Amino acid sequence: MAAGGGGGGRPPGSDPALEPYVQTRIFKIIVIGDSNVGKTCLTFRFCGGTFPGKTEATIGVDFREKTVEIEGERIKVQVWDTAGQERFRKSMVEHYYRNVHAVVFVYDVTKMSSFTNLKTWIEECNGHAVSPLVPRVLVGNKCDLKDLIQVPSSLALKFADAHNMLLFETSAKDPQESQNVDAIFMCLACRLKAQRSLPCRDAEGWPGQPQPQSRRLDEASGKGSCPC
Ligand SMILES: Nc1nc2c(ncn2[C@@H]2O[C@H](COP(=O)(O)OP(=O)(O)OP(=O)(O)O)[C@@H](O)[C@H]2O)c(=O)[nH]1
Ligand SMILES: [Mg+2]
Repeated sequence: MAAGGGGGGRPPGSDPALEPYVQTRIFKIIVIGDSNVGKTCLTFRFCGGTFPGKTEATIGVDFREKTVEIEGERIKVQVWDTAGQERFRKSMVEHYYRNVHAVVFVYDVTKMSSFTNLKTWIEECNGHAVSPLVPRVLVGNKCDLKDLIQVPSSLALKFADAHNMLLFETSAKDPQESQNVDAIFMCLACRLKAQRSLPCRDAEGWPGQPQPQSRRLDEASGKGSCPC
């Protein structure tokens, strides 16, 4: 499995003559959470490979995308970087959740209120009839600020377990963490690909697959690798 920034080769063994007829699947992944937790920086890191020098509060939504290759299939990951500030998001909320394939909830490990507010974000998501089969993950960002951490990993893991989500603790800023940032989206893309390959689907077009147990990705459990 390899990630690419929009280019990349074709699946081994595929016929170049047929290439124009092979449709690239698009997975819509929304990134949700309080303002200032680093949603824009995380999506920038995944799609662009860098940490933006300066960001401004997102207004409405910013779209970013990256084409990745999973088991020989090219998949377009369409990332919706949403606004955390109520005044910049209220007219857009319906659009965020429409036909969403996966949800990334982000909090700032140095700000407890961004963690306690997660329940409101989850309620909003549930209130928009997002199927429980749509994969959701939890991301604690700004782990580079080690001396300022307010949200212990144990607390976050408990919350993730209670909500049947995987937990990723990352830093959009630290280049050494970039693989872990990639793992958030690659993990979701792998799960979506696996779900959607199954022949048996439920009424919403999603297979009736149970969600895996929550798990924290760190050195011990294979940081940066896809756990699916
Ligand atoms: N130290 C550190 N700072 C970060 C990190 N990620 C983001 N920041 C900083 O946090 C601030 C907010 O980042 P954004 O990505 O704009 O936050 P946002 O969640 O998109 O905010 P809204 O668009 O208002 O919802 C900026 O000053 C970033 O430089 C990180 O991993 N570590
Ligand atoms: Mg933003």
